[in-house]
Amino acid sequence: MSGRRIGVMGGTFDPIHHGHLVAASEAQVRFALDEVVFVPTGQPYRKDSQSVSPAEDRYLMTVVATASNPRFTVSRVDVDREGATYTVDTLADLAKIFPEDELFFITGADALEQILSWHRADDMFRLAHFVGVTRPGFELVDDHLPRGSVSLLEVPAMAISSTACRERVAAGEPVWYLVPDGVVQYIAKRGLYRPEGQGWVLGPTEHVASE
Ligand SMILES: Nc1ncnc2c1ncn2[C@@H]1O[C@H](COP(=O)(O)OP(=O)(O)OP(=O)(O)O)[C@@H](O)[C@H]1O
Ligand SMILES: O=C(O)c1ccc[n+]([C@@H]2O[C@H](COP(=O)([O-])O)[C@@H](O)[C@H]2O)c1
Repeated sequence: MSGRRIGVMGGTFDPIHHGHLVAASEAQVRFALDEVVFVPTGQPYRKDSQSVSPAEDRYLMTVVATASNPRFTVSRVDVDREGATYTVDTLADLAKIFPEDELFFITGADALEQILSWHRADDMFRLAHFVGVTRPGFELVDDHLPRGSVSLLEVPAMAISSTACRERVAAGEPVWYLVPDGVVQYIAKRGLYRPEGQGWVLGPTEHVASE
């Protein structure tokens, strides 16, 4: 199929949460995107590599979270590329996979603020149109960006971050309804975010031992 409109939702997704999913869903509808490709980062070079979960876990949580939406897919391009993950490479790889199609890179207001400092930002803007989405606690502005390169989109406010999800799990607090059910179960099964050797609280009565 040619001439399709492909959304690209990049993120560390450690873990993926409903803020990511609502942003992608809203962009899909508002920009009439045929598909939204979620792209978990391989090595997010601006995050502390010691504290980021294995790429394979983040990839699988993204697959679990998106499986029920026929317009959502997940790409391994960043997970499978060696070295630091740069969006310019993500977009170049996706342009090869979707040579006839138009790419729309979806990004939250916090990331948009910093985007001019991203690796080879000028080339990046040539490879995709950018969609900046609202995120509670951040101002969504585009006056620092090349004219016509970015569209701004208000999405339902989800005051959720992966950091807060990790902190809740570490403290034994629930993340039900912040992340999809399958992701709650994946986190418990793999023992993610819990201090070494601590049991897992899956629900009020169920306990799953960490591996
Ligand atoms: N609640 C949210 N609403 C809108 N956009 C979001 C939200 N959370 C994350 N995003 C956007 O999703 C993309 C991927 O974000 P990322 O995986 O780093 O999640 P995060 O919650 O910001 O993680 P962390 O807390 O670990 O920094 C970024 O463009 C980010 O701005
Ligand atoms: O290309 C860059 O220099 C760059 C710098 C920081 C973040 N990004 C991308 O922005 C997306 C969100 O990143 P993060 O670290 O906030 O999860 C993800 O796709 C990253 O690869 C890209």
